[in-house]
Formats: sequence, structure tokens, C-alpha cells
Amino acid sequence: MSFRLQPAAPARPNRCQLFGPGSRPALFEKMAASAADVINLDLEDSVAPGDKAEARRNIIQAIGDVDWGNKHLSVRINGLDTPYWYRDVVDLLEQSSDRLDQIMIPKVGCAADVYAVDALVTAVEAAKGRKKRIALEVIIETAAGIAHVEEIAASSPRLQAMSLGAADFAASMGMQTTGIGGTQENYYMVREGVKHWSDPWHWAQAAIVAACRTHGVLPVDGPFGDFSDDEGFLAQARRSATLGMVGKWAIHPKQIALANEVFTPSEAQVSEAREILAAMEAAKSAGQGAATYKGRLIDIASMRQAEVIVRQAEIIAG
Ligand SMILES: CC(=O)SCCNC(=O)CCNC(=O)[C@H](O)C(C)(C)COP(=O)(O)OP(=O)(O)OC[C@H]1O[C@@H](n2cnc3c(N)ncnc32)[C@H](O)[C@@H]1OP(=O)(O)O
Ligand SMILES: O=CC(=O)O
Ligand SMILES: [Mg+2]
Repeated sequence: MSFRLQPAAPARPNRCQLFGPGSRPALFEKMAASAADVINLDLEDSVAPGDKAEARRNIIQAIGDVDWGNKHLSVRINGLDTPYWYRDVVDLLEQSSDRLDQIMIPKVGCAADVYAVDALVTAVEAAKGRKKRIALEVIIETAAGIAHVEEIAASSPRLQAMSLGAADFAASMGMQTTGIGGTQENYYMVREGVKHWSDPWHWAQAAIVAACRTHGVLPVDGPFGDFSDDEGFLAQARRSATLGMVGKWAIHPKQIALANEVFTPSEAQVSEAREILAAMEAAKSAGQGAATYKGRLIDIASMRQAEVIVRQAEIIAG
């Protein structure tokens, strides 16, 4: 380990972030009753410009009125390039109850974007005497965002989570697709006449995970647009989990159980991790740093890997 230790990310479940437009208040009770760990009430791209003010009012009312249980409650504000975002922050923090946990900032392009929101949040919190310190989450979904991902991950002690937003990311990068996440038809290699599809999101996800893990932020995979394709969602989510992401968005209730399944370590994974820890304790007692487990090498690094899985299971179990 470097002299500078890697900080732990917030110890809360973040397997599924369920989105719903602020302009559809009929969905709020359903969202609250769902099995998602995080609720993202949206003021941004799922809300038409003419509905922004009403959506804001709907959300402020629902934050106080709906029983959100133990969910992490977040509101996605509008981007800093719009005339809406400051009013989103001010009205939310002046008018909503203390039940609000988090504000999500879309299309973050540099650390100063987070600084601006942090400064405004800090001022309104102090002016209103709000007791709960609002957390922030950001979406990396532009070329600038991915180019500055590390400084963004380090930008504020309020920052808890960072998602990849595949739709806007594709647009900003000029990618030739209208798909939101998942396999892209034209992203393949050919060997002996057979196509092998590759993953165009992989490098951005890996950059996000590295930036997040360096600075103690939760890395999250964003939307998968085709909610009739469960297999595609599962494949995308499994790749994300394997890379180190802790959860994925649901843009339809169908996707919640799929995300929870993938981002909850299975009983088999947890018991294998515990067996590795036990085998390494036995090896250490015998004065050895390496041992054999099911015919394969395990050593002290294997303990760290196993601890990741056990810790994830413990956080989810509460
Ligand atoms: C690229 C991005 O920025 S992604 C993030 C922003 N986008 C969003 O927030 C979009 C979120 N999703 C939605 O708005 C909707 O799910 C849509 C538009 C995709 C589909 O809406 P519908 O046509 O109503 O879906 P559908 O008819 O399949 O809904 C089935 C049931 O789930 C409910 N439902 C639909 N969406 C949601 C949701 N997001 N949360 C909770 N319940 C929902 C419906 O009310 C319906 O309930 P019912 O059985 O009691 O009648
Ligand atoms: O905001 C999400 C996205 O994919 O764009
Ligand atoms: Mg977006």
C-alpha cells in the first residue's frame, strides 16, 4: 500500500438507484415501496422544460409527505449550464424537510462544478439551520467529465457516489449509437469470419472505479435503456460488478430485482470468501504467507479480495 491509504467508500447499500421523473408524482409512492436502495427523483432530463417548476414543487412536497423508509433519498438537479440549477438547490434546501439525503449533479465536467454546488448548499444549509449535511453524487457523462474524473472524485468531502451516464456520455463523445448502455452492434472484432463483441463502456467504467476507489467514493453504473432486455441488463451489470462498481440505475421497476441480484454477493461467493479467510488464518498460524485453496494459490492479497466480498455482504445485511 502507498503511504497514502485508500479511504473507504460510504458504508451503505447502493445496489440499485431507481429514477423517476419529478413531473410524475403518481410514481413516488411506488418508488418508495420498491426494493431499490437509493431513490433518485429527477428534475433534469426526464422532465420537460415547461414542467421544471411544477416538478420541483412535487418533489419538495413528496420529500416530506411520502414514507421513504430507510432509502437513501436523492434529487437530481439540472445541469450547471441551465438556468434551473440554482433554484433547484435553493428551493430544495429552503423548503424540503430534513428527510432529503443527497443532491445529484449531472454532467459534471470539472471539480469547480462540484465546488459551485457545494458552496451554494453550504450557504443555504447554514442560513436555514439544516441539521442533516446533504451528500452529493455526480454523473460522469461528458468528455470533460471523463477527462477530469480524478479531480472530480477528489472535489468535495460531501461526495459519496459517482455514476457513468451512458446516454449523455455517448452523445458528448460523438459515439455513433442511440443505445443507452450495453452491447453496441458495431463495436466488434472479427476473427476467422466470426464477430466478437467488445465493450465500449469498459474504459470509462474502469476510469471511474479507479478515481472513486482512490478517493473513497461509491462507483455506480448508470442507465440501461432497453428495459425489455433483462439478459442485456444482467450482462452489463455483471461486468460492472466485476470491475468494482457497487450498483446500477433502474429506469424501470423491472430492473430493480436484476440490479439487487447482481450487486448482492451470492451465498456461494460469501462462503468461499470466508473459507479463504479461514485458510489464510491457518496458513499464517503455520508461519506461511501463501497456501493452496481448491488447487489454486491464495496469499495475503487473497485475504483483501475476500474481505471486499464479506464487507459488501455485511453492508447489505445492515
Ligand atoms: C438517460 C437518463 O437520464 S435515465 C434517468 C432519467 N429517466 C427517468 O427517470 C425515466 C424513469 N422511467 C420512467 O419514466 C418510466 O418507467 C418509463 C417512461 C420508461 C415507462 O413508464 P410507463 O409507460 O408508465 O411504464 P410501464 O407501463 O411499463 O409501468 C409498469 C408499472 O410500473 C410503474 N412505473 C413505471 N416507471 C416507474 C418508476 N420509474 N418507478 C416506479 N414505478 C414505475 C408504472 O406506474 C406501472 O405501475 P402499475 O402497474 O401500478 O400501473
Ligand atoms: O443521465 C444519464 C445518462 O445516461 O445520460
Ligand atoms: Mg444524462
